[in-house]
Amino acid sequence: MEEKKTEKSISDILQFVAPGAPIREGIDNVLRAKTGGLIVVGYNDKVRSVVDGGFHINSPFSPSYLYELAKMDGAIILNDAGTKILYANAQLAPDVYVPSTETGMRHRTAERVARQTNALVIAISQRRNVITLYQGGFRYALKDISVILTKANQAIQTLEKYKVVLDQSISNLSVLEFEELVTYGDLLQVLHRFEMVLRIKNELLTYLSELGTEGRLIRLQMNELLADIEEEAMLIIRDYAHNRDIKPFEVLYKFQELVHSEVLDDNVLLKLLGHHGYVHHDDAICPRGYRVLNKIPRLPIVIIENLITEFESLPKVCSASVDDLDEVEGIGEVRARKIKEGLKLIKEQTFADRQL
Ligand SMILES: Nc1ncnc2c1ncn2[C@@H]1O[C@H](COP(=O)(O)OP(=O)(O)OP(=O)(O)O)[C@@H](O)[C@H]1O
Repeated sequence: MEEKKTEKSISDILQFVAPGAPIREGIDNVLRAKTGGLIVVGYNDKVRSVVDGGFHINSPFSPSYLYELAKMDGAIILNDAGTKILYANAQLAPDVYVPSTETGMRHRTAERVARQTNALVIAISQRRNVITLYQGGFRYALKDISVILTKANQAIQTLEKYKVVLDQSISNLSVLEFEELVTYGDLLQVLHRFEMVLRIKNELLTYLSELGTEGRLIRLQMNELLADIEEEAMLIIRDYAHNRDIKPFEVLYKFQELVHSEVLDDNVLLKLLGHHGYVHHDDAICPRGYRVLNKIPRLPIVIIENLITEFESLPKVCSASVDDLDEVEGIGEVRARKIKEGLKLIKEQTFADRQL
């Protein structure tokens, strides 16, 4: 059974042995040659205590050296970064009381050494055509690249669908913002859709770690799909956070962290935005206007901040006259007119999009 480990470490490990990495080329050669192999990455005191004999090689890592050395019995020991081959033909003698669920000697040894030393241990099976990674209590059998590619492609398609749904709910939010009809329920719906998109993104990132260079195209597709979502999320956070001191970066970071570990309920999402206490879904909430004002071309963020300091909310900015806008620091008559026109155009566009 595979034990849990934090996602980050898993993806680090997967990247370390992903296609495109020299170590993967070496492992694949060993796999094809059917000699089998046992590789320990890292040579610290704990590893030293389980190593018995072997040849001190101390040469730079190369896939073909690994392949040649794997023809010998015993384990190959690399440095932490996997850039040097330190020992070959080493006998490993881990504590036999360290539990192992494996049956063959190579895999039992690999699992025990990993548990005992916390080093990454890679077992390449001679007979079964599998590569198994161990570190601490974590065990992972690398999957065939074509299987991961299929999964990643499915995840991209799912991501596309969820992105469409998210975009739809963001444009609905815009309409409601101009109509002054946003409720907590509407805001939560948008946040949950962000959550879904981030969830699929996380899943994709795990596949991409394992795919290495084979996942380049999928990574491009993912980046393009998600290009503007972080900015959009931060503008929504700025618009609806309980107060303006809340840092959108921090909220977004926490949001992404939480998406890793749990399904988020409404209260968690509202708390992230600094809203404590009971709110009803149908209660009204008013945006400050960061997101809409950000759509006006060439309007610097300092001016947006000044507008929000002065008027506090989007509806009030919208209903301000050119003269009112002109009063705001940094805004002259020309810019005041541009803001008025800009808001009018965005409103028309928003309503026109709704008709589609
Ligand atoms: N303690 C150890 N230290 C170093 N190498 C070991 C150790 N135990 C086993 N090996 C290596 O593993 C090889 C194969 O062992 P065995 O067939 O029992 O393993 P296995 O887990 O069934 O793996 P495979 O699927 O490759 O057959 C040995 O010839 C030896 O090179």
